[in-house]
Amino acid sequence: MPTRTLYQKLVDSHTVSRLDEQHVLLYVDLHIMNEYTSPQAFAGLRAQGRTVLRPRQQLAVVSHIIPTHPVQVGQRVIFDPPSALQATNLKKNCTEYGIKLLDTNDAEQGIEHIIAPEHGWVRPGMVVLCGDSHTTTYGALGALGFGIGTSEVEHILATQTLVYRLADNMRIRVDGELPVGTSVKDLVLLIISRIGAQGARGYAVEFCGSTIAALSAEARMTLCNMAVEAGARAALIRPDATSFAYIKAHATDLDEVAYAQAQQDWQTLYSDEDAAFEVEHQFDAHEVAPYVTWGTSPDQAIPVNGHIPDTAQNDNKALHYMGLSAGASLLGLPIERVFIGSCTNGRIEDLRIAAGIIAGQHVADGVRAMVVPGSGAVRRQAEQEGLADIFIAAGFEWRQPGCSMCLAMNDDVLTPGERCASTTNRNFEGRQGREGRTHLMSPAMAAAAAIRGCISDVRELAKEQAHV
Ligand SMILES: CC(C)[C@H](C(=O)O)[C@@H](O)C(=O)O
Ligand code: SF4
Repeated sequence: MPTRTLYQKLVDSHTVSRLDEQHVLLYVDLHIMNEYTSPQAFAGLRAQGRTVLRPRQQLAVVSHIIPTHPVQVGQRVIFDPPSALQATNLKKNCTEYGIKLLDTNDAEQGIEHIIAPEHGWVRPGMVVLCGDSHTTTYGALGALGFGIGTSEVEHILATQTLVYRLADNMRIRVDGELPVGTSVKDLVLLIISRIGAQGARGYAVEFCGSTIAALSAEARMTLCNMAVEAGARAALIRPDATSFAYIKAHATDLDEVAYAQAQQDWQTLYSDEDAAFEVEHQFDAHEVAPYVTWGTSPDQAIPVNGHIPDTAQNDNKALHYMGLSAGASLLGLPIERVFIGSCTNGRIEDLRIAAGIIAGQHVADGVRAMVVPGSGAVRRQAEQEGLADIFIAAGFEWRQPGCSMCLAMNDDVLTPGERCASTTNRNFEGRQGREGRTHLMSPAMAAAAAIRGCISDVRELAKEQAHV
């Protein structure tokens, strides 16, 4: 057997047939759908007179267009007619084909990439696909996940397979301990700023090294989630004791025997020692500082105490859009909005970190800050732990789950010119609302910005709090 990377092992174990040098027919263990990218696929299926081959290997979630107003569970209403129609269509399609749906008023509703792992539906060694680019998240548990297009959704519904073009292999090694005040979000922003928004284009990226090994399963999800912002076609982390413990805690259907058996298989999921990677990068965790984006691409990021590089002049459009200039500092830049949430940073660990900074403080005057938990389960847990009370006492809006202002497909939208400290993953022009200005950062940094009313260094804030 030739030596193989983890990625190649996952592809090989799911290859139904080799189509040519570049393509395989790939078997799909789990296919996840949202209301936004699935309707045309069902329409296509019907037009062809086909049906869903494996309904039990499908999961559907209303995530993108749902309002997040703080109403009681069971009383959520989608007022916007086109959005309501998308949700109604999803329900109709799921009912007709017998597909599990987490609908508008389901207690487990939320963002697809938060829900699937938290219910133990994603496991090491699986292929999990979804019509959404952040499906790379699942690599955090040693599953091969990537986004697909609508015609591919249709193909999977009909055949449970995908015609798949193989990716090349990249390895990113990170060693050392993340400095106090920083998190994996800062690390991934640093990596993207160094290798570029196209730096991993065409590659399946495996993350390794002592920093990665020390990350929690949830932090690994943040990392793999954002790898797609460097163009990665997939992101992977070798499953280990941390991943196994996460699955055990979340997969309620696995009894001791099944778990022990599965674990034996999962332990074979790693890159062989001499496996070949076409490209390798190396980073030192000690270099990580709280990172903030200044521009309109996720790779336009700097340490919060740095300056916008002179080379930013080459992207005058971004500078103009953001109302900034080359050489300027971001520290002290006033913000009007704060958004804590998304499939990058809407998990319970993220909310714990933010609440830890916010406790006993208040949102600055003139700032509107909201927390949108990634799922119903995250929301419930945060309420049980008292985190919701901390946010509410500090003046945050405590919302219902969904994608929300990550992409502003509901009514959580920036008004033109508003500047937002956001824990999301994309800062494209208009992403959070027309002419809205997004600064990507960690949950800790967004919390600090909320308290100060401007972009602030959370490490300084922590020092001051310690002296009070
Ligand atoms: C709406 C969906 C297709 C899109 C994606 O693919 O990622 C969205 O989730 C995003 O984050 O931009
Ligand atoms: S939270 Fe944002 S990035 Fe994630 S799926 Fe929703 S819109 Fe896409």
